[in-house]
Amino acid sequence: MATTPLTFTKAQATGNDFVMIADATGSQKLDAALVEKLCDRHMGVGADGLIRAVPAHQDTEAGRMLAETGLTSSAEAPLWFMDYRNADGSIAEMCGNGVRAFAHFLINQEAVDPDAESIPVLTRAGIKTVRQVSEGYAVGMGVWSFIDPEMAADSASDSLVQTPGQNDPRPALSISMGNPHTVVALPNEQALENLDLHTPPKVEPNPPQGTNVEFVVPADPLIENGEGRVRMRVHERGVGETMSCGTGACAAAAAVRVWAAGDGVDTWRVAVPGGEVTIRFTSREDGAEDVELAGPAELVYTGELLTE
Ligand SMILES: N[C@@H](CCC[C@H](N)C(=O)O)C(=O)O
Repeated sequence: MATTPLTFTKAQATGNDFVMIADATGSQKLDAALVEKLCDRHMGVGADGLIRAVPAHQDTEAGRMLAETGLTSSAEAPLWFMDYRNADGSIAEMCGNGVRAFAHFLINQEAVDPDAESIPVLTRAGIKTVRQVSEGYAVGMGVWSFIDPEMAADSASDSLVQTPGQNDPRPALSISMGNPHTVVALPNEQALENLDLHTPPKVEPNPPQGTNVEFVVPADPLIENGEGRVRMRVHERGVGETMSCGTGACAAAAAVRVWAAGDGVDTWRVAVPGGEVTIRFTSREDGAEDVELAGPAELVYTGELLTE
């Protein structure tokens, strides 16, 4: 049977890894089974997620979202859509590590001006703007919010997570970064290391859309040189345990900030198994807080897939 080679690039950002596919004409069909196969570490390339880069005017879903933003995309000046899929083939709204890898990929593909001050990226969670910085890329992630709109600004928890290996469920806080997160604090680093994340943690009440679950341990001291520090492990919706999660790190820093009433501390370093990312908060006049995520991104190799 004839095969059609499909060029891909493997990328990683603090160990969160992705299969990247450039689709300049919007002709690449992706279904959940193909994504799952490509992300399978034995049967395919292996990755936590797959990202298709397509100009917004070449894609029906992106075109609809574009109309809401008031921005334009054309052959001369394309606005690139990050079509993000989890390893199990499910669709996610946003990926913080992925969007840094995406910007790096677009520059490498000469799809955007490498000297541009910033690169706008259309995602299912709106437009994100990526800048090149000394540590790699910094992304304007927009504002964080409580998933439960009834939550007060100083609320400590809204759910319980049965932490694997611990007897009692622990209180958790659900935070949206465009995609859903449930953040749980653990008492010490040993408890973080002992976690068995081979199975998804149970969250009560069970979020109907699923959730990413972040386990965090504040550093001791929590604040050093004016910066907050936490360690984190994550069980990603649609994937399992990953070495990092950018949106998860933003949610974790926001939750720890709420718990520690650390409003004065705007910069947070989040250590994950695959490295470290930096989160910066900026207050808006209405009290909402914008989040910026900064960290590295790397293209590892390119290859050709032989799909039937
Ligand atoms: N690893 C990503 C998040 C990817 C999507 C997530 N699994 C979901 O389903 O929401 C990140 O770096 O943010």
